[in-house]
Amino acid sequence: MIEFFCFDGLNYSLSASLGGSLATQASEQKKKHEITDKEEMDEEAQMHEEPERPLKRLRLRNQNDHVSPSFGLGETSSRGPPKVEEADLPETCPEQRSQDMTQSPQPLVRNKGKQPVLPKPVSIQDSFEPSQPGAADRTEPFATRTESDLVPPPVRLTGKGKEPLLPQIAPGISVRSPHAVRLKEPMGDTGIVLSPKPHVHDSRALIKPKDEPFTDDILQSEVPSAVIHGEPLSIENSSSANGSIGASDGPEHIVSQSVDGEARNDGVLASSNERRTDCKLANNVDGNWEPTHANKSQETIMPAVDLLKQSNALDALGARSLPHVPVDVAESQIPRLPSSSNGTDDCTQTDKNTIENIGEIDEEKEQNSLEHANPHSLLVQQPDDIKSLHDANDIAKGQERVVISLVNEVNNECPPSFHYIPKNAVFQNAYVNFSLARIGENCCSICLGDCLSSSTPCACANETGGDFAYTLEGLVKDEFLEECISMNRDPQKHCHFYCKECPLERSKNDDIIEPCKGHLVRKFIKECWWKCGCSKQCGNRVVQRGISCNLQVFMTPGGKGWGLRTLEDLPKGAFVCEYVGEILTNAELFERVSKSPSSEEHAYPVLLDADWGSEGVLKDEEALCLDATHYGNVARFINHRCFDSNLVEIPVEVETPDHHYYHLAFFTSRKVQALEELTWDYGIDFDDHDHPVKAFKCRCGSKFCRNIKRSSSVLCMVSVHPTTSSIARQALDCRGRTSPVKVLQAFFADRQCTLPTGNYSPADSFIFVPVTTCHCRWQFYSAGGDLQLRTVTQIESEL
Ligand SMILES: C[S@@+](CC[C@H](N)C(=O)[O-])C[C@H]1O[C@@H](n2cnc3c(N)ncnc32)[C@H](O)[C@@H]1O
Repeated sequence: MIEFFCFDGLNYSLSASLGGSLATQASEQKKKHEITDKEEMDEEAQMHEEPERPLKRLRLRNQNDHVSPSFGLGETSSRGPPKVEEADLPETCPEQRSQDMTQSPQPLVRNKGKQPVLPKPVSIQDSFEPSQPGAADRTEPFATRTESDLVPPPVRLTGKGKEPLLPQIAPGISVRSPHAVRLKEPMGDTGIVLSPKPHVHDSRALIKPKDEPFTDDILQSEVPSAVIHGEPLSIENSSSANGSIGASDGPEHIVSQSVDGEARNDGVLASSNERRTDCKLANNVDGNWEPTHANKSQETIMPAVDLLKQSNALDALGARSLPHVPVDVAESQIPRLPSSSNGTDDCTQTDKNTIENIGEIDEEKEQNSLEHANPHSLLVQQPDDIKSLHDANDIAKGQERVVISLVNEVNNECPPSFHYIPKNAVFQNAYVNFSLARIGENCCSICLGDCLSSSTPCACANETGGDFAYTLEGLVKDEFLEECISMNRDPQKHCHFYCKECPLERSKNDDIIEPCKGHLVRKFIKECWWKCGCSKQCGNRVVQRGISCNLQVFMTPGGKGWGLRTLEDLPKGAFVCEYVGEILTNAELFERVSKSPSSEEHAYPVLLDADWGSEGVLKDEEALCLDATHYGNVARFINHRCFDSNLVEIPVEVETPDHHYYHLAFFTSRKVQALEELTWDYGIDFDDHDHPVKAFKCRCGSKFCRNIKRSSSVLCMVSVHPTTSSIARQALDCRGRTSPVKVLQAFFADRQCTLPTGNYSPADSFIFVPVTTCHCRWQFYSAGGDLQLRTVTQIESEL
């Protein structure tokens, strides 16, 4: 007999029968089964598809009273589902900077009269890399070379000869303490405080979550998210001389997109398997966008590429004749958006100047030409007449090396309105202008051929940490990758930098400038580039070559909106894509967000703070971020997944010596299968209510979801019978709450409710179990035998 109690939102009820006999039975048998339970749980865990379980001894920072391991909502870091016990943490960072270690972060009173800092003039000494006719891009990203000795490169903790940074393993202080206010002081040269901080806040991602019911996706295959790569050299007023991305930027490789799966002439292997399948397409053969496929099963969502290949859609599209521009030229530029572009409404209007400046194809012309080429029209016109024209066959409009299709078999939602740009573009004040003379500083100018084949690391490899980050197959080396993954998953184990006066806090325009919350000091990859002596086929050039795997934008079935998935199997460490967007100063971003009718529209900014520690006191125009809301590439579709995402972001320096601007590239953190969604841990601090960007309600489905306590609808409160299934015990483990009473108390406390008394026995084992299909109501039931997880509907129908 199953007794269950349904909760509708917060209107819950408990049955008096819930505790009684079950509770007693449970408590009596609990110890008896403790050991076997543990064994079963471990077995169960191994069966899960998650790449790996979090560290065994994880603990919520804000749950010190809980003995059992848990993951979760750390206060001190935006990351951090699983928190590592102190015993697991290094006492100090391997490399420390001996600076002011004692100074605690202090809020500063804003200097209202501060003068804005103007961008520095640009010095362009030479503009373009000599063209290399016939030099095709290095092809197969994951090709056939044999990886030789893997020498793990040391972690790069400092920039350019700077002293190593300090670890931040610190006891907390109240970041918001009003008592710590002091007047803003003139900054010295460094303005750096490297003391351990209490509040380790990974402010890299500026996305902020919000409460929302969460759908457990444990049973749903997870897809990794895309990556971002960039590559520019910023040249002010880069319009004519330096070329714009425009119509001339582009589809150099479009013709190389093999329809037959053979290696393309640019060296990128076309996807194999998946593309050959006779699959059902979300788009019709003509490539028309058909937003009428609601409620189809997920199984029907298949890549549309094959059919597109089989049809003449590509030809119609444009294998279309976009002008060719040498890649080198395109790579040399960071387009600058006009200052008139405020970013808040660009996506709803076609500003010709803007388009010209960023080298975007004039969409109006493009539409005409496409309609002419394909009478069935491959464009998506949003219903509200917003000028957002997306090509379902290739959302990148031929600007990437591969086509990126778009499908929706879930609902009628149209793709968001934005301009696709394959490379970062400067918005306004962001200072990303570098002279080529300076760019050459760290290049391996005396190298020849392929640097990776050299027995000694080149100058670029030395910048990376003494060794190449890539294998001969073009994958990020395992040790380097694992270090980057660890930084995301356990940021508190790694070094953080604390600004004396944080540009982030400064941007908030509050009267009181809060102390810096800390910036994770990340590992960089330095790729070879123009000024290097090596060839264009050098293996130390991966991100700058752009996307080479087959990706697809699709509507997720789990309420996360559009997502990105791979159409081919990807090995671990493979480059997926770069996060491309507008390069903004943080001040500009804050202003943009504040002017936006809904901050939720700005869900894509990423802070480029991976090496702020080596930059001294950052000026406003040097504190940069990327915003893909209005201008971006395919990475803007990568959804967030807490903790165990299959993508990891790595800062990649290509052309710039200054680390306040770099490319953010996504690599697979594990092997990813075709059709898996690609996900990335945004690093959201779901408890940061002070964030300018409105948070979303996380539906990542990870059992380590940091937003899980707010994702009430995916949780079920289940009584754990002694013989309950191991999945329930696993959930208990994840929550880190061994005491059933504490679980219940926490559950109701989270919802500003008090735990009803008398309805259960404190000795009973009630836990939360994520149930994928439980969306609207809570089920609360006990079972006389083995635990059975069912939806309310299922149970109701049985009764
Ligand atoms: C970078 S965009 C990803 C693409 C987006 N899904 C779309 O439809 O355009 C980030 C936004 O996607 C949604 N999103 C991403 N990850 C999510 C998650 N785990 N749960 C719920 N919503 C998510 C949020 O609205 C967020 O602001």
